[in-house]
Amino acid sequence: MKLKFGSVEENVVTREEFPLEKAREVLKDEVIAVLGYGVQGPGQALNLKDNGFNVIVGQRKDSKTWDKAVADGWVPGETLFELEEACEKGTIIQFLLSDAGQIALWPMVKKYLTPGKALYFSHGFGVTYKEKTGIVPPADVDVILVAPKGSGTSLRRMFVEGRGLNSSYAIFQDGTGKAKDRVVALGIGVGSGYLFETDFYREVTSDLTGERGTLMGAIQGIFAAQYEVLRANGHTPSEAFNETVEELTQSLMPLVAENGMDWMYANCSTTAQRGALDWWKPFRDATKPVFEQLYDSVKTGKEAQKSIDSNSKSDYRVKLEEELKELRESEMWQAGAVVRKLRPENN
Ligand SMILES: NC(=O)C1=CN([C@@H]2O[C@H](COP(=O)(O)OP(=O)(O)OC[C@H]3O[C@@H](n4cnc5c(N)ncnc54)[C@H](O)[C@@H]3O)[C@@H](O)[C@H]2O)C=CC1
Ligand SMILES: CC(=O)[C@](C)(O)C(=O)O
Ligand SMILES: [Mg+2]
Ligand SMILES: [Mg+2]
Repeated sequence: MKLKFGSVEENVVTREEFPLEKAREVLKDEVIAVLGYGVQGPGQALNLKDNGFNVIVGQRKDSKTWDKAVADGWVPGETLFELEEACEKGTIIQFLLSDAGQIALWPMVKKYLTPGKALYFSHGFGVTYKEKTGIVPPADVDVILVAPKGSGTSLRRMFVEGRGLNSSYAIFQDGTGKAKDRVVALGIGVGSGYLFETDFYREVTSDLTGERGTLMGAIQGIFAAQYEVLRANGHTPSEAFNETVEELTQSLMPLVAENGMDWMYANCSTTAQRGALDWWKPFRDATKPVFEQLYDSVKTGKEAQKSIDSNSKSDYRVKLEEELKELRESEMWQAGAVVRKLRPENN
């Protein structure tokens, strides 16, 4: 259906319009091969299975995630295979390796993309940056995208709770004439609450911006800046953490999620509202140049190149873990660990 977002009309598909029964009908003869069992792999594969689709998992043997797949109920030789065998068996190949891993495995995957199959991504990365990735699919397959707008962990949790994460969907290439039905059926099948239409380029550029920006990068930056100022002015770690992070995640963000920013403001004191209404614009103005720099770095392909370069190294996991450890061991997040333990529900 067409829906107005502010003054702009967009295409959206809901579960009411495209019910699960219809999705099952569309995909009844397909074997969905989910390649990779990292973060998106488990979420999407388990949701598809629980929704009654014919799904198999392809994963490197002798890896921790192979063992995780077995623990999740996938059976070696029946529903769990080496990557190549899964590619052979699948009629729809869900390419859910890391974006760098997709480059390494592409020559193998390509061999099994025989006419009529579908190649499915959860990110516009590989196809959009084809000069860097070498991912150029053959013309007689469907090339489609369902990108859950959140962690695979949340996709699974929300499905189990009977909720649904929103996803974007796109068709890069309709090789069979069935791409639209296939992509929407898969979107509903993996547990999306609703699907909004995009294209591969807009998906990857908005996604890379969002995760580097307010969703992950900017938020940590702004937390750190406020925490440091509070600490430098004599506030204790617990006070600084509570006024920077804990109150936001526990009390205020749920109100924003429920009914928007003005609703959260309206549920705070008039003193807080006065200050927040005065200060949000200076914060916008101070950070906007950084967001412009970020978008430019995404648009010119610099961000993609950086992530390919670092994530293609054999020790990338070790290096990432070192950087995560540094965050974890910073005073702010050490204070956070103590504060989280104090929550009555964690006792
Ligand atoms: N992490 C998330 O929640 C989200 C991820 N996406 C997209 O979904 C796709 C999958 O991402 P994640 O689940 O985060 O991936 P991941 O980083 O967890 O890796 C997935 C799997 O790829 C395998 N792998 C990596 N390199 C390999 C190689 N060279 N050879 C064989 N296997 C290899 C790993 O063993 C792992 O099982 C990506 O395109 C990502 O951008 C989209 C939305 C959210
Ligand atoms: C979870 C998600 O949607 C991200 C942040 O874009 C990602 O993991 O790449
Ligand atoms: Mg994303
Ligand atoms: Mg992303």
